[in-house]
Amino acid sequence: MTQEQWGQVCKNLLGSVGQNNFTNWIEPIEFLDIREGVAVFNVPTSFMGNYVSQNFGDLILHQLTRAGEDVRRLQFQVATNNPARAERHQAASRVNGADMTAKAAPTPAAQNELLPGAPLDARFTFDNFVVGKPNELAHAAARRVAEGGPVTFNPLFLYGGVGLGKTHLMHAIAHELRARQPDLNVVYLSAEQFMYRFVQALRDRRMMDFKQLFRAVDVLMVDDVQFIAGKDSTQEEFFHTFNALIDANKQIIISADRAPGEIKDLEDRIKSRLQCGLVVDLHPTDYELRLGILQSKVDTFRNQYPDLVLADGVLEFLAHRISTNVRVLEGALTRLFAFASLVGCEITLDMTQDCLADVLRASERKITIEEIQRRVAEHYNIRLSDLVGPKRVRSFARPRQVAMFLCKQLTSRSLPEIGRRFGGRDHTTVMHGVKRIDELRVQDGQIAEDIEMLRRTLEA
Ligand SMILES: Nc1ncnc2c1ncn2[C@@H]1O[C@H](COP(=O)(O)OP(=O)(O)OP(=O)(O)O)[C@@H](O)[C@H]1O
Repeated sequence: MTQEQWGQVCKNLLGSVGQNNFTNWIEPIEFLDIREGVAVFNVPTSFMGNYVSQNFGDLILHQLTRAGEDVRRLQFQVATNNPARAERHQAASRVNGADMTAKAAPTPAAQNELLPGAPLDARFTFDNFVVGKPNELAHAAARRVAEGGPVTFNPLFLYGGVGLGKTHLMHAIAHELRARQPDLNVVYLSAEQFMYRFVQALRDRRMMDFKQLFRAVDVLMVDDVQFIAGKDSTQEEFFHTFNALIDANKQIIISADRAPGEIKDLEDRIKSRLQCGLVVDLHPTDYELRLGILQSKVDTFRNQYPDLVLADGVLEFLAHRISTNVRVLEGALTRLFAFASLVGCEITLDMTQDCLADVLRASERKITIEEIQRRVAEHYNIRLSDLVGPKRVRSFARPRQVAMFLCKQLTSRSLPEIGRRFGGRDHTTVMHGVKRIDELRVQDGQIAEDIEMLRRTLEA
């Protein structure tokens, strides 16, 4: 394959991975040759080789095969020093439009190993983010931060359960900032990558470079920060980086799977610093949001599969039955479309049930005690700790009984187990609470209405 033909393959790759990934990861690799079914590339560092191989390997292989090459494997070898390559790698180190290596001026060796940010997913934009009640606050806060301007919420802390759109929103902020202010040095990475780089810097005795690199950013985004819980020295370094950036009035955006105060094994001083900006959560999706997401996905699939027929009621069925997380929902739809186009059939309700039998089984709704407690506390506007705590004032005791009642009705947990989860109460207390609410339901219209509404949202 000639360099020209490789250039054509690159054009196709650009279409699949998006401009950002392309600039950061594909452009810096140098195509050398195809020898006996192995495509060989020069890469500036082994880290980059591993990353490209893991994340884009299949795509590259696919595109090479499409171009008519007989390739079975890719091989990435670290290039020996040459100025052209060094230049390419400089380009790779330019994250989101800003040249971090130049700003921080670390040693050449540091440039090789400390690639500052992880690539952004081109699909995770604000345009592709469907807004509904459960995520409207998080979306609005993300939008505000993405508009740039004076730093208002610092840090912005986004949290929520698995697959609810935290990473999507963070990438959307980064895309938007980059589009609005190309010179801004925006760095997005996971807490795990932060730790990885920290450990590597320690091992290579390059802590000064590490500190300089991280203190030279304008906007730092750290995803899944709960990962550093229990990792003492990483926490310590994170704390220093965090403080230095906040003091310099630089924007920080953090995500986690739970609220700062609820992350176990995270130092108190970090918890309290994480809470000093704006903390917003992404609630579990409701039916309407899931339907909206499915509809927007179908719109994008339409370009790919223009002839596919989708029967009425399929999306509603999926939105109703798959309520675990958006990732599973999207995966289900992708599978449906792929299957229907391969087999050449319409997407009907029967076909959906067959094709997704395993996903539907796994998504069977299991309401948990924690979910009930959280919803009830929200509904009555009291803290979760008061709902399960010892205080017996009516404003806590009644919601507590409502929650116990719903636990009994909607889960298969025993009375002693429910008692344990309500601050270690005895099963007779639970029994009394359940009985009391059963009586009140008949006498008190408001309680009956509360229960009905809570049950509906929990079962949605
Ligand atoms: N409101 C939404 N609109 C459109 N797509 C969404 C929405 N919420 C989530 N998604 C999609 O669902 C998938 C999972 O989202 P994402 O990776 O952002 O979740 P997460 O909260 O970061 O999960 P995790 O805790 O596993 O890291 C992504 O493909 C994302 O685009």
